[in-house]
Amino acid sequence: MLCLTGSRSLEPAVFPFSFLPDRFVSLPDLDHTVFLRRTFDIAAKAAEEGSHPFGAIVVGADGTILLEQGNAYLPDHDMTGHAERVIATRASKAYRPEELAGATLYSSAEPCAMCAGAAYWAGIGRIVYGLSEARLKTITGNHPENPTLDMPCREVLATGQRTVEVVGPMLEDEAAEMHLTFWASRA
Ligand SMILES: Nc1nc2[nH]cnc2c(=O)[nH]1
Repeated sequence: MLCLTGSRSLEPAVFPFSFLPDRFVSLPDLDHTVFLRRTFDIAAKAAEEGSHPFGAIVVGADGTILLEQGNAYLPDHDMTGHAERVIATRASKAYRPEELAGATLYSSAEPCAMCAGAAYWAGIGRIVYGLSEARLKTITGNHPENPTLDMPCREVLATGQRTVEVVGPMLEDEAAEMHLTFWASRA
């Protein structure tokens, strides 16, 4: 058993990746389109409230929506308030690693390098996204509120030491619609 110098011993659950190898984590067969469309609704609400049009949800292995999050640019003009980064932090605090290994992060747009990293560190097993970063970049250009990175999340995740399954782009034209109007009006 591993012990710290204090009185608290570390149970294996603290080290999920050492006892939950990829081959033991099976991800559920879910209807991605239903959950992605939910992220589009969340994204639209975030934009109505003055933030940016991005939304994310975390869905558990049994198909239950565990968390929802819109982009959190407002109220503080937080440029790191991406929906996926915030929800990954929340998920990591609220759920056990075993639960998150079987969970799916749905996002209206492809997670940027920061958000892919956050999902990785939270231990989320799968990412499903709508709009690709490459296409988002063609819409936002070098907008000061969204100078899109254009780094495929698969490339970020490929540098990690455990597998995160990635599905996307999916429903991409639908996902692009709100960005076309939003960023044009924000020019
Ligand atoms: N994927 C993604 N890109 C963003 N760019 C600015 N905000 C966001 C966000 O919440 N999600």
